[in-house]
Amino acid sequence: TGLSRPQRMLKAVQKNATKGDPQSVIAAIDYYCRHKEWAMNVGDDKGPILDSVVSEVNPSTALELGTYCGYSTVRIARLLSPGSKLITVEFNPAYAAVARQIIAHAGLQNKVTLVEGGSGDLIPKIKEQFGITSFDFVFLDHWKDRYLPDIKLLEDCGLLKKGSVLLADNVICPGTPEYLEYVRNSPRYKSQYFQSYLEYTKAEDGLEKSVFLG
Ligand SMILES: O=C(NCCO)c1cc(-c2ccc(F)cc2)cc(O)c1O
Ligand SMILES: [Mg+2]
Repeated sequence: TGLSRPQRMLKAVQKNATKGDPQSVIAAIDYYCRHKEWAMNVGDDKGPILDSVVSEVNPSTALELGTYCGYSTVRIARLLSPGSKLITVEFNPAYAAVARQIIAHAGLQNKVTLVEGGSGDLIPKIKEQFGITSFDFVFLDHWKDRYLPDIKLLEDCGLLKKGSVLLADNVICPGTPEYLEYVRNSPRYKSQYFQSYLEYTKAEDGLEKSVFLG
């Protein structure tokens, strides 16, 4: 059956994007996924909302759950100040292998640590393994039924502090109903919905920004 969809996306990046130029990597992926074959990147409708939240937070420590091919990893890492770190977690080794190469093509490998494994297993180990006390910013884009258990885990592991910002993809499509109900009704979060579109389509989707109140 030849190359996988992520591998075909990687080839498009290697062919069309300039090494060390994150914007050209983003543009190459968006062009490929809009005109050749769809893929589940946060994309160029929701991407600018992600950019604006990352720029506003300007995190020293950031966590991404669900790397996939590294598109949002590149979007986030390109905006980080010198010395800031992004940890990105991916369960699927085939996705992780492609993501490493796309992140490297963008020249952002020194700002990004890609960890392979399940978020539920890795989150409790982050403090000891990376010497991180808390995250300023968390982007949730992995299995939709893991959003809620994983933020509860982040809370319990003391990895969130007053002002930590969570940004969740796909809260409408595919949807994360339990997560939304929790962050919108918990006194520990201040939540805000940013309406947009499912990547490369006209279907509704959006991002939910939730500030941890401590
Ligand atoms: O599952 C997802 N992510 C975790 C992967 O390890 C995911 C799925 C979709 C999507 C898929 C199929 C469809 F029909 C509609 C949406 C979109 C996304 O942005 C996503 O992040
Ligand atoms: Mg997504």
